Amino acid sequence: MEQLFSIQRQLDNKILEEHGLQRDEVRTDKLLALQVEIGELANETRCFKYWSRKPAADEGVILEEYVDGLHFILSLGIDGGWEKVPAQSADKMESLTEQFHAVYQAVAVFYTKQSRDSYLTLFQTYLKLGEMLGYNEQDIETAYMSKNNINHKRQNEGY
Ligand SMILES: O=c1ccn([C@H]2C[C@H](O)[C@@H](COP(=O)(O)O)O2)c(=O)[nH]1
Repeated sequence: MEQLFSIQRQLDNKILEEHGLQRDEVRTDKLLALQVEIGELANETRCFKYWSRKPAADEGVILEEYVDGLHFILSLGIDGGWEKVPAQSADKMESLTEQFHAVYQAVAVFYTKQSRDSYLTLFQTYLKLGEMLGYNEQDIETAYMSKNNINHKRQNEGY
């Protein structure tokens, strides 16, 4: 997981440079971007759609949404200088829906008080969500690398 921070830093720096921005001025946008990605992820799992019989999206689609959120979480860690994250994950809630609420709660706490502690809670709650979705660390790293390459390409193509 730790090497992902340096890979993320390279992508962030490229994006900032492309768009003529400084790391500090995009923090609040980045936090909103994370909230949006978490919503997109929840939407693909359909875990809260008690009114619908339609099944969840394919695993690959869900995993791609998951690693979009991970990009922003890694990036927030770089912003704060918290690039060493203990591997353990947070408590597991009793359902996916509850776990999504726990992640949103962790984002809200982090928004109000951006500290190493609140960052670790956010990171670990998000890792637990990944575990509950059925992904192991290898799945996540592979999917992260693949999306990271796409993000680089998009910047090169003037996204
Ligand atoms: O500073 C940034 C801004 C964006 N992204 C990545 C994270 C997501 O993978 C992707 C989101 O882009 P959309 O596909 O939602 O446009 O961009 C970063 O890694 N760092």
